[in-house]
Amino acid sequence: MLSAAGIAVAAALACLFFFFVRRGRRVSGPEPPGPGGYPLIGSMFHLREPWFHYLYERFPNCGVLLMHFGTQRVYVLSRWAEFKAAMLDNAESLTGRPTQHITSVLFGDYGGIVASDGKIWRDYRRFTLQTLRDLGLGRRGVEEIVQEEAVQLLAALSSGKPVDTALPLSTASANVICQLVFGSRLASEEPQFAELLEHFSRLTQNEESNVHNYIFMALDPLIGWCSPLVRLLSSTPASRQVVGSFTQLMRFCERQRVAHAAHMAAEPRDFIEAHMIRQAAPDSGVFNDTRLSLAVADLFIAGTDTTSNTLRWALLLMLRQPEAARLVREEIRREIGDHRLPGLQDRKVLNYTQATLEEVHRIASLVPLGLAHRLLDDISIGEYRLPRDSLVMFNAYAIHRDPDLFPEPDAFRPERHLGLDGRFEPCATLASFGSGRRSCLGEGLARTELFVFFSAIMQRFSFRLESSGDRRGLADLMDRQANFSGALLRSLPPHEILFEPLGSAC
Ligand code: HEM
Repeated sequence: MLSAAGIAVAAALACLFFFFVRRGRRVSGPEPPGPGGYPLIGSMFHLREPWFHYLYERFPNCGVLLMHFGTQRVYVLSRWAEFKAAMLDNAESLTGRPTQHITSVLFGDYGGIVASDGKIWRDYRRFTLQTLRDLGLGRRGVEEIVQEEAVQLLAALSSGKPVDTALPLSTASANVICQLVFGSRLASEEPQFAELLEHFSRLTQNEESNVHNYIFMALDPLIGWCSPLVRLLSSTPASRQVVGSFTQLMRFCERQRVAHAAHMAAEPRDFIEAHMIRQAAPDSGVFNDTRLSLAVADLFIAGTDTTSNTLRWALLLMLRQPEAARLVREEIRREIGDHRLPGLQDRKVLNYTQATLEEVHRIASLVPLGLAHRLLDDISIGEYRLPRDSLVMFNAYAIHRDPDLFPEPDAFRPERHLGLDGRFEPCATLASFGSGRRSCLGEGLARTELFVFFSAIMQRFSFRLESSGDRRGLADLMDRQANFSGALLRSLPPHEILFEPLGSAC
């Protein structure tokens, strides 16, 4: 006679078997090419790091690739046509994200903006966009905040000593978000914030964080129903750091929420107050304290190191491309002079400067594989059928190096983004911010910061790379393995720059 425990184990094994069989089954019709993989384990051992680069080199001209994270199918869109066919022509089906049982098990709720989907994501995305607009996004309010930060940033860079740009640039972009979310410049004023900045960069720039993400994407559908297993998995070395960093950030947000509750105004002055007012309304729906912290954490993680690392790319690219740098400075001096800081109204006249930033986005391809989407329905891309619940990623790095879209793709050429009349023409095939319903929520803010910070630095300084202790040269910093790691962002290795004032300042 089988014992009850034996029956339970047999039933669990049968479930697992059918789960694997169902997930691993072939779909009808042709399958896209891909690196292959082992049953159950998937493609991990068939991929060479960094994946975006390996897939780009190994499968040129393939618009759709198939790999597996465990038993999870993962389609990678590597050409603009296929990327557009998915994100725009099948926009609604692409609004899912990989399941996130870990968030629920560890923090007591699903939520936030980046990792949620369905009603929570829809309500939070709408609320966040509306609140940021009410607080001045896209209007003068945010421009003033960004210009105030630009003044502080210029002061931090002009010490006369070589500066590791990572900290001042991420402090500046974190302060912009702090002003919108907390109503103050906490990144400079709160002593603990430097530690938080380290946690942000750990989450986006360490390979271990990405390994953790992939492991959870592979196993979450399988073990999500079993919270002890999720806890066990989250205590592995790769996960401990990620979970630890995220927990610190959540605690900081929670303390801010409590502090705000004591001094609420009738009209919301920042994101936290707007959220608390929304929460107190009779139809509070999905809005609660945990989700507030998750949403705030998302804004910081998504909005700090992305912007600051794009600026770090921009500065090194200016050192590598002295002629482009000369033209940017000449344009700024001609159109604005040096008596005031550049502002958003100057976008009308700083065409070459804007084209330069567009080319920086293309070359940097900062988030090379974007974020994973989960398919809510079966869809077709060309001859391929992509089944529901598969994951879809896009290879921005490969899209940006397609020679049909960008002849001589490795060359840095701002002129690609200028019309015949010399006006800036935004690149219609830029994948840096994603596309469709889940495209970057902060693109407008990021572009405002990048324009104001970059043009202010170019207006005020000439700069050069300081040879640091390990004497990294420019080519080493930009081309070698370090920024081709397996991390979420293509951030640059540490380096120092010496900024020297250019002529008179206001
Ligand atoms: C140069 C700077 C930035 C880059 C390159 C960038 C890039 C991206 C990318 C590639 C995605 C994923 C799109 C997808 O899933 O298909 C994304 C999503 C997101 N970004 Fe950004 N981002 C930047 C700045 C910002 C800023 C400043 C904020 C904050 C205000 C922000 C907030 C978000 C949020 C909340 C999402 C998730 C949107 C959703 O899932 O609905 N980002 N970003």
